[in-house]
Amino acid sequence: MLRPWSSCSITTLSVRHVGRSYSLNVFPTPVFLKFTPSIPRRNSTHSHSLLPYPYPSPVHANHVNGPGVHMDPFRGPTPSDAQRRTIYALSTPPGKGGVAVIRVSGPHASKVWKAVTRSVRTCATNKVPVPWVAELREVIDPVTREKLDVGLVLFFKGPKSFTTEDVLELQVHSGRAVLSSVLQALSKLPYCRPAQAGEFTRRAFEGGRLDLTQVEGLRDLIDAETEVQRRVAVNGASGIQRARFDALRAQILECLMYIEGFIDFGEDIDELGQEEMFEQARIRAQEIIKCIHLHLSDNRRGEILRTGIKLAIFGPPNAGKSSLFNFLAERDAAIISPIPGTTRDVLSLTLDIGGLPVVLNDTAGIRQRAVDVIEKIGVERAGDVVVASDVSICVLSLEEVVSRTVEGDLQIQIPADVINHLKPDTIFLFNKSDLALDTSSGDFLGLLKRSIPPTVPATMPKLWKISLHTGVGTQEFLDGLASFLKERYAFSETMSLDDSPLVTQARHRDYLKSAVRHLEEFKSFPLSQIDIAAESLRYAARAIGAVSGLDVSTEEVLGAIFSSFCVGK
Ligand SMILES: Nc1nc2c(ncn2[C@@H]2O[C@H](COP(=O)(O)OP(=O)(O)OP(=O)(O)O)[C@@H](O)[C@H]2O)c(=O)[nH]1
Repeated sequence: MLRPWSSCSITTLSVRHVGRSYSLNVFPTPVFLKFTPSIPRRNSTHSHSLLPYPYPSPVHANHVNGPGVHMDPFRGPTPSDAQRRTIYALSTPPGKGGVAVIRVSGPHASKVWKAVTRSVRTCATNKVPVPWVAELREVIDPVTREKLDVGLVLFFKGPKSFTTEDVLELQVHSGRAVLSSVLQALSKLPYCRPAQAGEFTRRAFEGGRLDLTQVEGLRDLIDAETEVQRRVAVNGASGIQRARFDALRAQILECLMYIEGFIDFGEDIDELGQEEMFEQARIRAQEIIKCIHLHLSDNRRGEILRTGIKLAIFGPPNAGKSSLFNFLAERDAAIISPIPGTTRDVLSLTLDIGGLPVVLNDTAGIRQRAVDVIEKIGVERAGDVVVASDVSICVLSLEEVVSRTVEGDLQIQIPADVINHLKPDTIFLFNKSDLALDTSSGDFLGLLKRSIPPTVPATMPKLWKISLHTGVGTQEFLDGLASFLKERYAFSETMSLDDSPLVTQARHRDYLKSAVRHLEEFKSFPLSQIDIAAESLRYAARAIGAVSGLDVSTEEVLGAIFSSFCVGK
């Protein structure tokens, strides 16, 4: 059924096919195609499909649009077999070891198998590889026929392989000479070339094996150094994160379907009823906005857990900052000396504290009167590090800052330069308790709070008293710091899926914000402009889809993601 939609330039086509209803809104301009990317345009170069019901899986795959030409619905044509070279790279770390894996992927992988491997028993090379069966074979030079090594050889027939192409894995001994001879042998094959960073994963993405959240998850899994990083990355790599984004997108599409149905049949309803129905859709959109805001207001938890919590150690010179840095690092990473102003630059290292990744920064002692220009720069850098940190620890020497008044009461005097760098949740570490007068009696926390001017936002200071020399109080501090971080970043050893962060990349955050903008836009349209309002919903769905890689066509975005991989992945 084709009928014109009176108030706008959309023609609505209602179709029933194999028991399913489709509402096809056709824009009479080529811009229409730009507006309607949310549904894969299967086997068609001029599709008008806006909203098939039920909504098809967003998992994209190459669709053959003619002999040898693969058409990705969102990225246009991908190279055919003839255009695509077979790539190879070492997939395990270089160096001495039991086994190294050299991976080959592309249309000529079976040719490579024939060229560089032969039977251990018969030395025959003219067999066809049996897919998914490990076979012990000689690895040879394709030109000289010299035996280079003996190893397990595995052939994966595409599309049942990581890249969805034919893949060959050569498991050889991991030694510098073996690896270089095998890689050199592969370079002699004219149909092969070395892989670029992330190229195997990129081919897996282009083949529809992985979406972008899985690609990012895979990269993070390889880079994961702590338990929490592994958990967050596994959610991404296994597709759990994508499913959560898909669920969000499905909610928007549901709202869009409601509006589409309304556009189709709404004219039979009186104006009051129409207003009421549109209001229902606005309420739905508001619920989705609320849900997205919940994810956006997570203090960048996912990004921080993924990249590491930036922890700054700051304070006056000679307080024991570098001593703390070394204590946490469990090695002599920084120079320690009794000379104030020893640390000049920012020192960084990555640590695991209670399963959480922490990027620890030691900084120059903050003082107004720096002895020279280099120390002055160091102090400026210290300030910048504190500002950019997620958590900051102010180290003070108890001996220096605590004294008694003439009345005999304890008093704390924090240097003014340091006070300027305090944040609402700064952690105070009072060091050198072995040298200081007894501070155990009385309300030390209350005393600390009173010593901070009311203009400074250190509303909830946490404090520990320790001696990095004698070790007194250090274990309590370590345990306390770990619990503080776990609580703050909502991490527990039994973290459930619902507790794990949805947004793990700045890219995800941008797309979610964009979806919110379009949903707000949708809500702002009056009933008379319902067709334009529907457009905003489509944009919102499109923004969420872009997180998984639907409709991400810019080489810039893809290049940035894949280039952060190592060669061989
Ligand atoms: N008695 C005592 N001395 C300590 C303690 N912690 C550190 N020190 C000493 O204090 C001096 C300064 O320590 P650092 O760790 O270099 O201090 P810092 O804050 O990094 O100093 P700057 O580099 O000047 O900013 C060194 O001689 C340390 O051995 C402690 O708990 N007790």
